[in-house]
Amino acid sequence: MASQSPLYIGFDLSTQQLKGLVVNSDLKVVYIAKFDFDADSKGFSIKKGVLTNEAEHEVFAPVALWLQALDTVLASLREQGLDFSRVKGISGAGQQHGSVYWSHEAESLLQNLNSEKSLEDQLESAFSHPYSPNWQDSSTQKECDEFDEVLGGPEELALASGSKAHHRFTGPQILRFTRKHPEVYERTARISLVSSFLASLFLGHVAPFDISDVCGMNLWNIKQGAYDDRLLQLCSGKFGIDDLKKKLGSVPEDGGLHLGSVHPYYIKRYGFSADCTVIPATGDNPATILALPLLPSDAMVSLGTSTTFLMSTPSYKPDPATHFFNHPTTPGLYMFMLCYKNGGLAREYVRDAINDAIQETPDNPWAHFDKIALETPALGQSLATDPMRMGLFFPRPEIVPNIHSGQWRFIYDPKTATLSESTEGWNNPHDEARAIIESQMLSLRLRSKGLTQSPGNGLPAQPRRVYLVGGGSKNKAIAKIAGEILGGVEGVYKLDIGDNACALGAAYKAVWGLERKAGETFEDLVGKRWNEDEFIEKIADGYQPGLFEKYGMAVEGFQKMEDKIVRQVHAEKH
Ligand SMILES: Nc1ncnc2c1ncn2[C@@H]1O[C@H](COP(=O)(O)OP(=O)(O)O)[C@@H](O)[C@H]1O
Ligand SMILES: O=C(CO)[C@@H](O)[C@H](O)COP(=O)(O)O
Repeated sequence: MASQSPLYIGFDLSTQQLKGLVVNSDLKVVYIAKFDFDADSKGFSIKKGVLTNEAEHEVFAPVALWLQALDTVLASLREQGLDFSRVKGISGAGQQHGSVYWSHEAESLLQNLNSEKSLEDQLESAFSHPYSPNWQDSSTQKECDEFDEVLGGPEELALASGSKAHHRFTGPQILRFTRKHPEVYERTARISLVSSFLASLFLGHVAPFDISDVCGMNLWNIKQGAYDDRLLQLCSGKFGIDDLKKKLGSVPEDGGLHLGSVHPYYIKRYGFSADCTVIPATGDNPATILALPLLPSDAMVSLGTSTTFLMSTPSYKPDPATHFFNHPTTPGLYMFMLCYKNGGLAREYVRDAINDAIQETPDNPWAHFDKIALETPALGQSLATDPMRMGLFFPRPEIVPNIHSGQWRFIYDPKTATLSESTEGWNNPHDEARAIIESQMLSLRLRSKGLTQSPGNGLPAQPRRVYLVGGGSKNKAIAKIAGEILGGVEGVYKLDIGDNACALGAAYKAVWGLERKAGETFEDLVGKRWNEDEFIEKIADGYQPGLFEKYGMAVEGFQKMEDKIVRQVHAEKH
């Protein structure tokens, strides 16, 4: 009976909101609910979902905020008419690297959840620490230096764990925690990632880490498929490795594992069925690559708070400049990622400066930004003989490259390969609309060129398709410029569900976990049910001969510019 056909929920607990998205077995979206942390929460003095301690470069989020969000999203789905008894599987996606510190009371509080009370009202003492360090945190330089050294250098750490040490990665964050809050660390029974925290709430006990998201900790040895004891030893500080192993718990290999049934709290409060199964929640970026049957020749660009560039690949080629993770569902595949802290918020700064200069914020606050970005010639060159204008726009300290916040503007002459720092010819803030998009896309092209191949017919190496997801994927001006720079022989696409790709990927993971036949891969199952005409839309051209090659020359200037800025910044420090 159609009314009894199964449904699956995917949650996306990202930086600025929690989303819940419900799909049926045909992968069609039937309900969506959203809780925007800044706009919808009560009692938290957060901005863009987080709190900051500038003095120590700390960025963190109150865990109770997420509890409030979860009950509200479930209530909203119920109000929309969702019959929770049809929901057969739940999975989720969490902003990556964030850690949640559970107290010794947590297991008992989770097991005994009372459906008469909200999660927020009854889980306060389940946490030894009320905050979760956020991926935008950059307080751990000292700890990163130690992680980079412990195996012999950043290359060795990248080879073992998929990434060199990064401020936001959970291992360096935990090490700093043992030093800054030693007594709280001692009172901590378990540590979750945001993804496993989400699964824990549904299970009613602390869930294991997910096989992909665990790679965002600098603790997991990807080729060995196990924690690396040398990294755990360092991370545990003065408290010892055995204690840390207990806090972290085991990591099941199967991304579709049945972790258990949903806790009675959800059955009584929302009407879930007792046979609804919880599937491991993964990171928001790994979940994003599950939103469609992604081919190794495709690229995804997630334009969320962070900008991330994602590919699914069978080759493991770790490098200190990039990230490799286990694929969330398919052993033998990896996820390649680049992650920029200065993504959506940096573009918003330029947008707001333009609206301020024009003294008008239209109903669509991006309208002026988009129009100006499209009217500005590529690289600011009115004539082919003009120098190229390019810059870096980092209102926050950046990950790629690892430098402090700042703005730098350059002009580059590709004929002579000369570069000079100059604001000459720049009309700010207007010229920055195109320049910031170009800057972000040139950086992606520079760093992903080793993974792209020629599509044949003598064409230059580039992706087959570029898929845009995340909040910024609504923006056609960004899509057009992305296609000009990144190429994509078949073009630039967005998912029909727009900025909900990550929750969608989580929901598809639940479908696969529950409906797969023995040995059926995620790609097989989703590939068979995928309805290309309905689920994606081409929004811009990709490869454009001439323009692609022009941007190829700009990439060379961009690399020189970045090297110069990094050298300058390092010289200032010493
Ligand atoms: N029309 C638009 N054009 C460009 N950017 C947009 C547009 N709409 C939303 N955004 C950006 O999307 C970002 C939020 O993206 P989203 O993927 O929902 O966030 P999260 O990081 O919480 O997953 C905002 O910071 C905003 O800058
Ligand atoms: O740190 C990373 C990835 O390494 C970020 O991508 C976070 O996972 C947060 O993502 P969004 O909230 O921007 O989706």
